[in-house]
Amino acid sequence: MPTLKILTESELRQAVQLNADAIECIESAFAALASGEVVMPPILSMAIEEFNGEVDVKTAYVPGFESFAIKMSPGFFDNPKVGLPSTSGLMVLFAARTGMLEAVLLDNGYLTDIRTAAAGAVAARYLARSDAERVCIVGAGRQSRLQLEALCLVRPIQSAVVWARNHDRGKSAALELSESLGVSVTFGSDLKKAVSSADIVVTTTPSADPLVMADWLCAGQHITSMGSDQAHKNELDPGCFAVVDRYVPDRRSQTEKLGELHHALEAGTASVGFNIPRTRRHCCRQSGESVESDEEITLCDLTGTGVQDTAIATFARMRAEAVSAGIDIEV
Ligand SMILES: NC(=O)C1=CN([C@@H]2O[C@H](COP(=O)(O)OP(=O)(O)OC[C@H]3O[C@@H](n4cnc5c(N)ncnc54)[C@H](OP(=O)(O)O)[C@@H]3O)[C@@H](O)[C@H]2O)C=CC1
Ligand SMILES: O=C([O-])C1=[NH+]CCC1
Repeated sequence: MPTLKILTESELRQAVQLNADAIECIESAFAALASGEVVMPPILSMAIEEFNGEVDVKTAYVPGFESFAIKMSPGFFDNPKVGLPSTSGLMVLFAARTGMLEAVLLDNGYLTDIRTAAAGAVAARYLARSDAERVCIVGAGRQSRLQLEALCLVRPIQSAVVWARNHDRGKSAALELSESLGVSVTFGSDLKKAVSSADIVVTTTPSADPLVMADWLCAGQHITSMGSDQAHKNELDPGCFAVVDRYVPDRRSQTEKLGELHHALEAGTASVGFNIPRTRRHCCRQSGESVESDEEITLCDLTGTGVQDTAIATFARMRAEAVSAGIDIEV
């Protein structure tokens, strides 16, 4: 009889944390996707507008991996008003060779949170200046906290400003992060000032209206936009595309429809087939997506990929099995 492994959120939290190992796992997922060999269908997404909700189903098969994940990931952004987190869900692992069900990861969105923050760290590792130390975080929810924590793992972060439309929540996030990360984190009500003084800007909201304006951006900045992962979400003024020197999508076919690129295409600040020249200001290394000039403005558009979900789910299962976590049932 086939055996099914069941892992709970607390077991998965013990198995996987936001650290160098998780970042390496997600960096490998980016590399696998870039190899062109990953099978990753478009995201299946269902909007439940009445309740400010969406459900995203993501998956990918990675050659060489014994298993693939299918993730069911709700995002209901009014949930915090009733004391629930915005994102939740689970991941399921299947055998790549036979398609047989192997494991159910009842993570309540935890693994998505970690893999998304790790993706922000990978973006900064390759696209932010090596001496980047000042951060602006736009938003004060779950990802705002994790994105800053992730940046601290890859850059010598000294200070951060959290901007939030709700000042009390922004102040709480800043206080919490100051205490947990040991860097100076303050709340800033002036977003223009916070963006203009930062080396790295991360946008982490489901806003449908641009929050960051093109004329606030400065030479040498890196921007990661990770909140806008649906067609209606839009955190950056589409004019930003006219000033950035390097644009990196997590998957272009997704960002064209769901990310910031989508809005730039509609506004005409980017065109179909658009490619920011690698040498707009200075010559950048051909082999990788790393930044070589301290003057470049770089933009990473993260919409979240199924390959990241397969990577983090297989990693979590492997870590959990190493300590005999979870229960096995015959099915
Ligand atoms: N790219 C990817 O791979 C992933 C993307 N996401 C996306 O990231 C975003 C944030 O997720 P998460 O942190 O879990 O969500 P949370 O609900 O925990 O936090 C959202 C934050 O955004 C703020 N916000 C909401 N609407 C607006 C608005 N119109 N203008 C300004 N601020 C706003 C909220 O403020 P307030 O408290 O006032 O409501 C809150 O501070 C979502 O869009 C989600 O879909 C999430 C996971 C993966
Ligand atoms: O899978 C995902 O990336 C998300 N699901 C809900 C919000 C974001």
